Amino acid sequence: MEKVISVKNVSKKYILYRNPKERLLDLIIPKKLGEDFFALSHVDFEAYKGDIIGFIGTNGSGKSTLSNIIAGIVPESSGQVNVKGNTSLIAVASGLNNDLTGRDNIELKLLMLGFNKKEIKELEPDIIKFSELEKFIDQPVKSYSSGMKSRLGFSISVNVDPDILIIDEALSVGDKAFAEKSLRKMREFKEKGKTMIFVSHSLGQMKEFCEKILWLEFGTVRAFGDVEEIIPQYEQFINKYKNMSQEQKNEYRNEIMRKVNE
Ligand SMILES: Nc1ncnc2c1ncn2[C@@H]1O[C@H](COP(=O)(O)OP(=O)(O)OP(=O)(O)O)[C@@H](O)[C@H]1O
Repeated sequence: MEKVISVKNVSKKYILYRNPKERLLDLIIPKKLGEDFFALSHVDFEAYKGDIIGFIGTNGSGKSTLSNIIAGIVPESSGQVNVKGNTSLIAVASGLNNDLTGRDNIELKLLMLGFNKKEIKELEPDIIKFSELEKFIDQPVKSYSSGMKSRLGFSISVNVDPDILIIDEALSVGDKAFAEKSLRKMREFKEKGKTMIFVSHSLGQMKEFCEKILWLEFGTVRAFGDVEEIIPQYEQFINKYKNMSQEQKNEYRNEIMRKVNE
C-alpha cells in the first residue's frame, strides 16, 4: 500500500492577543506579547492510498486545523508533513472570493489549479450543473446562502478529480437532497480508490462512510483505528463529557495537556 499522507510530530501554535493593539505592538517591538496557544500538539497520523478517514472530536479539538495543514492551506509550526498527489479541500468557508460571481470563482479556482482555458470551458458546465445554482451562477458569491456557497465549493472540488479529497463539515449545511447527491459522488470516489478525509459531527455519516477514525482531543491524538472500534469509544466519552461541569472539563483538559507535554 502506498503511503500518501504522513504527518509527524506536528504542532500548530497561534498567538492569542488580548486586543488588536497588542498584536500590532508585537509586530513592531520584539517583546513577547500575547499568549501561546497550541491548536495541535505533537500529532502523528498517516494515510494510505484509498483510505477513507473520519476526523472526530469535540469543538476546537483541531480537526479543521489538521485538515487545512494537510491541504497545504495553513502551515504547521513544527513537525513534518508529506502529502503525495494533489489535494482538494471542501469547507463551508473555503477559498471562495465573495466579490466575484459563482462563475468567476469557478474559473479562478481552476486557473489556480493549473487548468488551461480550454479545459476550464469543458469543466465549467459540469460544475454549474452539479451545483444546481442555475441563474445564481452569475451573481456575486456574497449574495449566496451558506448552503449555496457549500454547493459551489463542493461542485468545484469533486469535478477537478483530486487525488486526495478533504471534506470539512461541508455536508452539514444545505439541504438533504444535495447532501445525498454529494454522498453519492463521494461513493464514486471511494470506488475509484481515492483517498478521502471526512470531518463531521455526524457520527451516522461517519459510520456509513469511513473505514478509519482519527479522534482528536484538545489538539492531540486520542485514538486512531477502525471505525467499529473508535466510534463506540467516542460515543461513550461524549456521554460522559457532556455531563461534566465546566470545572471538571477544565481539569480533564489540563490533565491531557500535562501528559502530552511530559
Ligand atoms: N487563526 C486562529 N487563531 C487563533 N486560534 C485559532 C485559529 N484557528 C483556530 N484556532 C483555535 O484552534 C483550536 C482548534 O480549532 P479547529 O477549528 O481546528 O477545531 P475543530 O475541531 O475543527 O472545531 P469545530 O468542531 O468547532 O469546527 C480552537 O481552539 C480554535 O479557536
